[in-house]
Amino acid sequence: MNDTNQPRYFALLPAAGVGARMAANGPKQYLPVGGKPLLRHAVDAFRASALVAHTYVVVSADDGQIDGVLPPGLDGVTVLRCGGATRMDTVLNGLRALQGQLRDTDLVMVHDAARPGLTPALIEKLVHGVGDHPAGGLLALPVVDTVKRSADGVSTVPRTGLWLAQTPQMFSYALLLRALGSAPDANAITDDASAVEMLGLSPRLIEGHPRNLKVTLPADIRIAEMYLAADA
Ligand SMILES: Nc1ccn([C@@H]2O[C@H](COP(=O)(O)OP(=O)(O)OP(=O)(O)O)[C@@H](O)[C@H]2O)c(=O)n1
Ligand SMILES: C[C@](O)(CO)[C@H](O)COP(=O)(O)O
Repeated sequence: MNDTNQPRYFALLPAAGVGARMAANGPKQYLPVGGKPLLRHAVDAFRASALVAHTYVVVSADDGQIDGVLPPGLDGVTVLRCGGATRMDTVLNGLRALQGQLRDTDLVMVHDAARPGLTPALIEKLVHGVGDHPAGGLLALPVVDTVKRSADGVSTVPRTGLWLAQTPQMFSYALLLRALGSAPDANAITDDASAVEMLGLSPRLIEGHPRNLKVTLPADIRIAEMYLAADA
């Protein structure tokens, strides 16, 4: 088997959000968390993984802070300035920018810039757990609480079979490009796997870890810092 038959793994980090729910004075990916900008933690996890060939970070065209966080020329990292209006648009724009550079069979791990607790061990767990499953897969956590639905009154939703999606979410380049490119509504698609599911495919769920939480609300910063401090 020659080199072209070996799977190649790439990371793609959407980092063009505004952090509305964080309500900070600027995009949350630049907030200091555990001693460095939020975005830098996930980038460093991919840089530290021997499996990952290269990491792409997608920011807004008018982002004025990224050079201070990921200096041009940083080993193993390329910044793409083509973020979109939604997370899905940002990922799709990034994938399209890589046309001609990535092969159809390359495996792309899409990871939120806002999840600082990722580790090389979790990356490895995802890669080995998904293996060569054609529909790819993602880290996720089984739901452990009782789930309520509030619509017309309150009811309890059986939690059997329910999982909370995390990232990274890993698919072949060709599949992810096709799935996101044909997805009907960018606002309705909150993760990459749902676009793949709309093609009738079932991505594999690999159990992640609570430390891989998404920093969404102000209180999440303290929780993320607790996990990061435990590593130090
Ligand atoms: N137009 C967008 C929206 C989101 N993201 C990225 O998608 C990830 C997960 O999204 P989320 O937590 O929703 O981030 P924000 O969109 O920034 O937050 P909010 O929804 O509270 O505005 C983040 O890394 C965020 O930067 C992106 O690249 N482009
Ligand atoms: C991709 C994601 O982090 C998986 O949980 C999530 O779907 C992002 O969605 P959000 O609605 O922007 O938090």
